[in-house]
Amino acid sequence: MKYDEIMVRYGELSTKGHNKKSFIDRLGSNVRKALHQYDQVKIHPNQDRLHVELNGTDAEPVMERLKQVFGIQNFSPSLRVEKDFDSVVEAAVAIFKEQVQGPTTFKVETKRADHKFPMGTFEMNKQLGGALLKAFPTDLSVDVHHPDITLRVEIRLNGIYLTSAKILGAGGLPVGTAGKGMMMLSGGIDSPVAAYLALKRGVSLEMVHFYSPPYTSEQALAKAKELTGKLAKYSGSIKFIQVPFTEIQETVKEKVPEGYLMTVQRRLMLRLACALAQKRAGLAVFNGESLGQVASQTMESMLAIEDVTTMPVLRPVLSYDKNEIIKIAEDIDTYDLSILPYEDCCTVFTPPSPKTKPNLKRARSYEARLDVEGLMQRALDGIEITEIHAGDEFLNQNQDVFAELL
Ligand SMILES: Nc1ncnc2c1ncn2[C@@H]1O[C@H](COP(=O)(O)OP(=O)(O)OP(=O)(O)O)[C@@H](O)[C@H]1O
Repeated sequence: MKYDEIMVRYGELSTKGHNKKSFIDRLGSNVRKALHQYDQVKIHPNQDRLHVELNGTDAEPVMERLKQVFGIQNFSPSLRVEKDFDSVVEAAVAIFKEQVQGPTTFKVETKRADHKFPMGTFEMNKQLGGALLKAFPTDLSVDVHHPDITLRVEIRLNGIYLTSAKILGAGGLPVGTAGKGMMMLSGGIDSPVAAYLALKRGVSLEMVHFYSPPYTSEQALAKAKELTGKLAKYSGSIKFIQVPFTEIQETVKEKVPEGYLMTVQRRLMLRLACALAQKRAGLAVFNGESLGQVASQTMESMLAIEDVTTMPVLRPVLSYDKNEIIKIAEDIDTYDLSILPYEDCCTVFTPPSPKTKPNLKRARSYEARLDVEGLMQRALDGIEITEIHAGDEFLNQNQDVFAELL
């Protein structure tokens, strides 16, 4: 079927009161970015709907991209016909020919924006319904309560639009409407899922990744970048900030008792993420912690780590079970990358038995043995920022080394 337009319905946007206009503008620009490679496509973000005019572009790939844009509740590919009843019948029959295979129930639902059109909505429902029953005398019957197919007809000023499908969108809020956050992205399973969920609530993210060469490999860094490429599908390009963490980890290892290595390292990571947020207009730090999952993710641990900041530390997967997180990771296509066996900077320096219930005062006093300011300054001086686009690949740039590892 050669569709003319995709009609996009807003999700929670419709309830956002006086913010509605800025939300719709943002969604419009996010859709424009997502569809930028389709030159012919035109986007019209209106008060109640957004219209994607295809102008000859195939609807399928466009709809695949739309499924990844947050703030869309659902959308419908539509046909546009001239404003006469015979054209409407012809298009409706063509749509039904594709969908009716055996006994099928249906109803027609008409909306009329052009009140000069001679047929009312009730009359259109009735006459078009009758014409369809005539065209498919054995298979079709009407069911107004639970039809298999709902044929929606919209009589607008510039033509009549017909659609029979409602495809589920990604939901959530348009990325950018909730402000900016710094996402602590490791190479693991959880933080990419947390990033996805933050983007879904409208947060625009910058990734902060700590790496510790030579203890961690180029592959570990490339993997975190490639994960960012997977997430950029949902937000447009994302800035990836790599923070050198070797000096801090070596110093912490030297000066802090083994049971508190992890707590103190995490305090420094959080300090750095917050410092970056402050410099770069971020409003919060996000991480991939889930309550009780590992030693650093008990409430005692969170208390001892979060002590370093007053900035909100948000944990989108806090209450998720591991298998729920894995399910989302599979759906957003980060899982296979996340399970590649590259050492993360934390695993390298994780003691065999970190304190699951660290004491806040001790954590503070062990940290006080370090030159926190100097260590942080040198780490911040060494950051590198890469702008990563949807689907960018980094791992296969090192394919030879990669092959050796497998
Ligand atoms: N190298 C790193 N760079 C940036 N953030 C990190 C790094 N390591 C850990 N984090 C942050 O700390 C959180 C907890 O990490 P940890 O390794 O304890 O748990 P995890 O459950 O394995 O998380 P993940 O699966 O996201 O790695 C991560 O979700 C991430 O937000």
